[in-house]
Amino acid sequence: MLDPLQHRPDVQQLGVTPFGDRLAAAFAERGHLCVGIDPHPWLLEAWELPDDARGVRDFGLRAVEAAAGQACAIKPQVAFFERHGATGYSALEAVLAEARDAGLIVIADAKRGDVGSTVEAYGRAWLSIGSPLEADAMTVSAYQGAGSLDAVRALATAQGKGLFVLAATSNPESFGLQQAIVPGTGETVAAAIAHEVSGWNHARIPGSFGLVLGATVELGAYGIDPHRLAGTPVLAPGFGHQGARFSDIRRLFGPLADTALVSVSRSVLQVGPERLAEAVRRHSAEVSECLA
Ligand SMILES: O=C(O)c1cc(=O)[nH]c(=O)n1[C@@H]1O[C@H](COP(=O)(O)O)[C@@H](O)[C@H]1O
Repeated sequence: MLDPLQHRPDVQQLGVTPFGDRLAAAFAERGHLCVGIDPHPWLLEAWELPDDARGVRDFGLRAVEAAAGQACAIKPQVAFFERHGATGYSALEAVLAEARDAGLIVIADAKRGDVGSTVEAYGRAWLSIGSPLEADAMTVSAYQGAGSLDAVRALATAQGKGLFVLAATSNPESFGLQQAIVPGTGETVAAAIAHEVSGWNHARIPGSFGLVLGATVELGAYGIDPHRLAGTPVLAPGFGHQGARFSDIRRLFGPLADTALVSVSRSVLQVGPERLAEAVRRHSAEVSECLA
């Protein structure tokens, strides 16, 4: 297959540090916890914040403050900001900038997917250096075919950014679709995506192209062998509120646990702003113990 990078003169090589290298350094410095920033209306109320753009901004900034220096990454769920229109986006810009200044790995949970040229435009929004919404990585969907991500992959490489591609997601409604067999391959949809994305890393450990693998699922049910994917970054939601436990990380992910971002949103955010920093510290220590 053509390497999309070599055929895109408009995608400049900027001499940036690859996302995978920055992720490895962050794992070594601060462990594997990823704090999701999901300002649900009920959480805003519990935090005594208004359900408007100012509320989600303050919520996000306080979450960043609590995560700084203690968590590996933060993952704002952009839907909760988008709800508030242009002012919500402005709030998200402030949260992203603050988190990047704090040295956190920032993952925009935007779950974008479309025809290739459109996904590339999403990439320009979230992954371009200097963009108002600049993050270190974003979540994307390969539902329109893994090839639809070629251009955004080239863009991410050039900008030193990463992608997390949905493979085996944590929500039960997805199981049938993601366990369906791709004709002519014998592989499940999830396994086919996982193997394709893992190959994009050309054996770099960790690479810059990761997978979303829910902690609520058994990878064996998808025909996914974690040993075959070792070194691929994993975004693993489903802990806490959705029922998965940190003590199961190794059992669930085997060698992939070493490159996993263990993501929690509601279960840590619900302690409230005053106790959040302490809760992040505790969660982070617990994750490290489970990975030791
Ligand atoms: O990409 C994600 O982060 C994601 C993928 C998935 O399979 N399941 C999943 O829950 N998520 C996101 O992870 C977060 C989970 O939140 P909690 O269940 O509160 O920890 C939400 O922002 C979801 O949108």
